[in-house]
Parts: sequence; structure tokens; C-alpha cells
Amino acid sequence: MAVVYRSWKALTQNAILTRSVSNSLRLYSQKPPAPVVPLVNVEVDDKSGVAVVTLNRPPVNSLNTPLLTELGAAIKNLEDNKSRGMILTSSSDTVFSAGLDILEMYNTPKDQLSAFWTTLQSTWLSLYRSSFPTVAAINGHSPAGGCLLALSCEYRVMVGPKFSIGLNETQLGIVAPPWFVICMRDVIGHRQTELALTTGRLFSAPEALKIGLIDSMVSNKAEAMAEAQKFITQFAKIPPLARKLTKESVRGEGIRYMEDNMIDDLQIFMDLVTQPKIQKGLEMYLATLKKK
Ligand SMILES: CCCCCCCCCC/C=C/CC(=O)SCCNC(=O)CCNC(=O)[C@H](O)C(C)(C)COP(=O)(O)OP(=O)(O)OC[C@H]1O[C@@H](n2cnc3c(N)ncnc32)[C@H](O)[C@@H]1OP(=O)(O)O
Repeated sequence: MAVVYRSWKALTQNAILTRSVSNSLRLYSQKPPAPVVPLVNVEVDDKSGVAVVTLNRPPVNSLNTPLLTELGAAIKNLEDNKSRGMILTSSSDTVFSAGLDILEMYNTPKDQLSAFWTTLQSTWLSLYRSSFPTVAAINGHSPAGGCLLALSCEYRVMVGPKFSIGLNETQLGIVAPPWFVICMRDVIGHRQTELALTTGRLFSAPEALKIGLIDSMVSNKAEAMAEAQKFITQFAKIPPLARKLTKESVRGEGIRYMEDNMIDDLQIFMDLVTQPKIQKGLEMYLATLKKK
């Protein structure tokens, strides 16, 4: 028995030695690990105290769990540091955000699907109810979840005329949840929301300006950033607590909806998105996006 034990021990030690030599050799032959690039960049201007939060998930800033988690953490950090304001924009020249990452909803294990949706819910709520002023500098296309992010800010400046924005969910055979609808309705009104959402219409920037979906159209990102800064500057003389409580009061319906319905909302999402018919629809939509 002792002999067997000794030889087994020798064998394992030998294996450990061989493994560590080959690991070192592998380390020498490996390229250095790629630097971890943040999916969300935050830069705070020293003078104004305004934070520029840039979505940075090429090619189209589709919103997956890691990106939403980073965005939520960035907002919490600004909240903790009593930020003066936040401008949400994109590192892409043509896309603000392509909305939810369809790959997070297609053929996804239930625990991941649930984590994805709860991350979206909590990040959305922290953006929507943030105590500091928020502006979306929409420097590219902004469909569906991208439009939701923009709607959740207090002011929208969009680079035009060629980019589009809107809640196009019905065109994909899915349904914009009630909190998406509340956001849209609070910005463009009941009638326009019904027309826009039932048709899943994407608006060009000039059309969006006409119905009030965006507040201003500019011709490039620099102009968008300047106008966003200007919007935030006007709050310098408004007492922050009065501002925050007023914003919470105006946005009360959306905030309460989410606080009271998080679990039901998750359940409805899971039930709907896992239906074979919806999965087939998402598969076909992904295929059309890839074929372009
Ligand atoms: C009663 C209430 C019940 C509630 C129940 C809830 C139900 C579920 C609700 C779910 C809500 C969903 C909201 C969403 O956000 S769904 C996402 C909708 N998004 C879109 O429709 C946009 C799709 N994308 C585009 O139109 C275009 O990509 C673009 C944004 C206009 C940009 O065009 P561009 O030409 O620059 O880029 P490409 O189209 O070539 O795309 C580059 C690659 O990126 C991939 N891609 C694009 N969009 C997405 C996406 N949203 N998710 C994942 N992947 C995406 C595309 O396939 C290309 O990939 P490739 O390089 O591999 O080919």
C-alpha cells in the first residue's frame, strides 16, 4: 500500500512539475492579455462638475448585462458623489444605442435571461429617478431600448437629420413593457404614443423634433454636447433637494410602477420572451440584421 501511495504521490508531483513547466512555457509564448476596456466611460469636467457618460460597446452599443451593470454602477457613483449633472452619449459616430442586445433574449438560459431583465429594470430606475439633471446627446440611431435610455433623461438633443429614434418593438413581434410606454407617453403624449408604438415607427430626427420626442436637433456631436451642457447649467441656481423631489413627483407614475411591479414585470417578460413563436421571431430578426 505504501509503495502504491509513494508512486501515486510521485506521479502526481511529476504531473504538477510538468504542468508548471508547460504553463510557464505557455506564458512565455502567449501574447500579453488584452487590456480590459470599459463598456461605459465616465469623465467629469473639473469646472462644471458635469459627467459625460459614454456608451462604448462597439459596434452598436447593444445593451447586454455587463453594459447595463456598468451603466448602473456609473449612475450610482455619480449619485454618491452628488453629481451636478450627466450627459449620456455614445462613442460611435452613427449609433447611440441599438437597444437591448437581442442575443441576451434569444436562446438564453432562464437564469441569465432573468439576470438580464432585472439588471435592465434597476439600471433604468436609477437613471429615470436620478437626483441630478440628465441629458441624452443622441449622436446616432436610437431604436427601442436606445430610445428608452434617451426618454429616461430629462432632455434630448439629437444629431440630425439622418439618424432615427423610436420604440419599434412591435415590428419585431415583441411588446414594449408598460414602463417603456409611460416614458414615451410622458414625453410625446397619449395619442402620439399609441400611433407610434402600435406601428413600431422609427422617426427621423426632424420628425422626432416635430412630435417632441427630441427637444432639439443639431448638426454634430460637439453642438449636441454644448447644448447639453447649457441645459444642465440652468440648474446651477435651483436648490438640488427641491429639484430632486419635484422630478420624483413628476415621474411618480413610472417610479411607482417599477417599484410595485418588478417581479410581475420580470415574470411577464420571461413568459413572453421564452415563447417559441417569439424566439422564432427574434431568430429571424437577427438573421435579417446579419444579412444586411
Ligand atoms: C404587457 C407587457 C409585456 C412586456 C413583455 C416584455 C417583452 C419584451 C420586451 C423587450 C424589449 C426590447 C426592446 C429592444 O431594445 S429590442 C432591440 C431592438 N433593436 C433594434 O431593432 C435595432 C436593430 N439594429 C439596427 O437597426 C441597426 O443595427 C442600427 C442600430 C440601425 C445600426 O445599423 P448599422 O448598419 O450601423 O449596424 P448593423 O445593422 O450592421 O449591425 C452591426 C452588428 O450589430 C448587430 N446588432 C445590431 N443591433 C443589435 C441588437 N439590438 N442586438 C444584438 N445585435 C445587434 C448586427 O447583427 C451586426 O452584427 P454582425 O456584425 O455580427 O453582422
